[in-house]
Amino acid sequence: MDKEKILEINNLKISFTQYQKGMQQTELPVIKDLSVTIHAGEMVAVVGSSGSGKSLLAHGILRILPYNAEMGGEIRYCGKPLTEKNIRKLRGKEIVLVPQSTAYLDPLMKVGRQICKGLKDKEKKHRLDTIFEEYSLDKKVQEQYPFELSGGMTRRIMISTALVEKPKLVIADEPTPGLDPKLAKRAMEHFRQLADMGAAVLVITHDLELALETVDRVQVFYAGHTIEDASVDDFEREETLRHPYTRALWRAMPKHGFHYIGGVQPYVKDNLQGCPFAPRCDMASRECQGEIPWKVSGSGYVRCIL
Ligand SMILES: Nc1ncnc2c1ncn2[C@@H]1O[C@H](COP(=O)(O)OP(=O)(O)OP(=O)(O)O)[C@@H](O)[C@H]1O
Ligand code: NI
Repeated sequence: MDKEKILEINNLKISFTQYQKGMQQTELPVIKDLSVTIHAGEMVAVVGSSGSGKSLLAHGILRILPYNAEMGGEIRYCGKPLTEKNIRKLRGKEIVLVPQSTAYLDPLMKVGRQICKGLKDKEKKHRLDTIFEEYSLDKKVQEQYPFELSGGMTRRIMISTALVEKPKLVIADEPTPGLDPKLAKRAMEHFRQLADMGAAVLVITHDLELALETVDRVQVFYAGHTIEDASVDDFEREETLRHPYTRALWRAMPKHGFHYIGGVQPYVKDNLQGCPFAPRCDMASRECQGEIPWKVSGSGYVRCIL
C-alpha cells in the first residue's frame, strides 16, 4: 500500500515502577513488544483480552500515562517522531481519543460547554448538531451535567466529541460497551466513514465480531506482544489465520460456537521467554521458548514458528 503512513509504532514497551515494602522497586512490564502501522484511509482493530494493556497503548500514543509509567520504542506520526511537544499541539485536534472510561468528562461542567470548547465557528456547531441527531441525542443534553446522563448516553457524547473535529488520527478505546447493538454498529460505521474520508482509525476492542464488520485489518495482542496482523478476509475461515491464539479467538466467536480457550494469560511478572501463548498451545514445542521472528504470510504477518 503506498498511502501515507499516519501512525507507525515500532516495538512499543510500557512498564510501571512499583514500590513494595518501603523502597524495594519492581518493574511491571505490561506492553513488551507492540508494533502497528496505520495508513491514511485505514481502520485497524487491536484486539486483546481484558487487562492486556490496550488502554495503555492509547494513553501511550497521547502521552497521558500515569507518572509511574515508562515508555520505550518508537511512535511516528505522519513520518516524524511523535514527541511530547508535538502531541500537545495535536491532541484533541488532528489526533483524537475516544476514551474508554466515561470518567473523562468533567463532572462540574455542562456537557455542551465541554464539547464546544473549541467550537467557535458555525460550521463545527452545525456538525455537532448533525452528529447529535445521528446518535439520537437531544440538544437539551448539552445543558446537562455528566452525572445526569446514563452510561450509554455519555458514551455517545464522547464519540460525538471526537467526531466534531476533522481528525487525521482517531483512537477509539472500547467505544461501544453500553450501546445497544444498533448504535454500536452505527458508531463503528461512523469511524469507518472517517477512514473513508482519509483518516487513520485505531479501534481498541475485545469485540472481534463487531470489529470484523467494519475494519480492514486486525492486530492481535496477547500478553504484551503483537502476535499476528491479519486482514479481515483472513477471518473468514480458521485455516487462513496463522497464530494458534488467533485461531482460538476465532473459535471463541459467538457465530463459531463460543469455544472456550483453556488456561489463562500469563501474568506480566512471570518473565516468560519466547511465545507468550506457548503454555496454552497444543502445538507448542521447545523451539517456542526461543526468539520468535516475524514471518510474512499471505496478506498478514505472524510471530509463530509453525
Ligand atoms: N497506574 C498503574 N500502575 C500499575 N499498573 C497499572 C497501572 N495502570 C494499569 N496497570 C496495569 O496495566 C494492565 C493493563 O491495563 P489496561 O487498562 O491498558 O488494560 P486493557 O487491555 O485496556 O483492559 P480492559 O479490556 O479491561 O480495558 C493492568 O492489568 C494493570 O496491571
Ligand atoms: Ni482498556
